[in-house]
Amino acid sequence: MVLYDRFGRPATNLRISITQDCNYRCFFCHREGQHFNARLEMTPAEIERLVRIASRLGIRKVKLTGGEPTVRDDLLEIVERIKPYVLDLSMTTNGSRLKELAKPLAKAGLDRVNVSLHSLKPDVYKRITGVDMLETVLEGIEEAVKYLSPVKLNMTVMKGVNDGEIWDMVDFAAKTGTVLQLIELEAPREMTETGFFRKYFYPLKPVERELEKRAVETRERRMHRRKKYFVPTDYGIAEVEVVRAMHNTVFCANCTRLRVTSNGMFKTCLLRKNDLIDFATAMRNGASDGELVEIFKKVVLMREPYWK
Ligand SMILES: Nc1nc2c(ncn2[C@@H]2O[C@H](COP(=O)(O)OP(=O)(O)OP(=O)(O)O)[C@@H](O)[C@H]2O)c(=O)[nH]1
Ligand code: SF4
Ligand code: SF4
Repeated sequence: MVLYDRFGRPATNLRISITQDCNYRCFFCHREGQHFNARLEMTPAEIERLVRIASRLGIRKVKLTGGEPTVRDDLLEIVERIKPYVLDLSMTTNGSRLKELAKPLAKAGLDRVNVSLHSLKPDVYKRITGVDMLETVLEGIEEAVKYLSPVKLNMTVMKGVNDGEIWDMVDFAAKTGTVLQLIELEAPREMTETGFFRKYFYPLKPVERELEKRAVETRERRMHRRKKYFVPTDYGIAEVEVVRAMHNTVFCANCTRLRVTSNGMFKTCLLRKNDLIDFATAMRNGASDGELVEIFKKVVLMREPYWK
């Protein structure tokens, strides 16, 4: 069984923020669209119940996000509890704890990982993230490649900050056997006129054109209809994906995602505000599985493409 929203989009993909906390201070952080203080995090048992119910309703893929998911001490327990319900279990992390966690995470049931890596230059990395941890993250990536597949590198491209490093990063992906995701800076509509956005927004369309020219093969993902390019480098073929959400109606028309905030509220879209539906409080107040199923169905019906 799969649930569809009013725009014919299946809801097969769940992103669960398991904490709002993070050990980094990236200056462009969008906090997964969670712009409020959420102290009461869901417990592993609550996350398991949520995923069990969602899996009965068609959710096949779950991504753990934050904040930074690895700051939670019970991360391995969370992974162990939810893997039995999903085909594809992944996590997005800043990579700071991957060196010690990659192997145990894989053993607990994590299939794959996305690691934020916005620069290969220590000073630029620090300028972006507020921390001096590039070496630790690179070691974490090396370890992750041994146990998890694929390992994706998330590079948010920003004008005047790291836009000169795109092709170095393509080489690095080929060299390390990782997949590079080039991500365009994102913001809700009302924020695109701010000085911040204008200063740092770097459009990826021209980069896509260049990738298209260099690629020996191009594919399209179902999710967001994202393009994937297979680009030859001195180190072999690099796999490069482009995440270009801004003003992209095709991206939103093919969005299969639902989000859950760290305190257990459903969120229908990354860029929307005021679209929260409380799930955790219902669980905590003794809601039956049937009642929780109804909440889930209501959330799916609320989904709407952001750019349309
Ligand atoms: N607008 C929008 N942006 C998204 C969405 N999903 C991911 N992004 C952007 O892509 C970045 C990287 O996302 P990840 O958490 O690594 O996950 P992903 O790449 O989308 O997922 P996989 O490729 O399946 O691993 C996020 O920080 C967002 O900026 C989405 O549904 N909507
Ligand atoms: S690592 Fe992620 S959650 Fe942490 S500050 Fe950076 S972008 Fe935000
Ligand atoms: S509808 Fe668009 S902006 Fe909203 S989460 Fe989906 S792809 Fe992102």
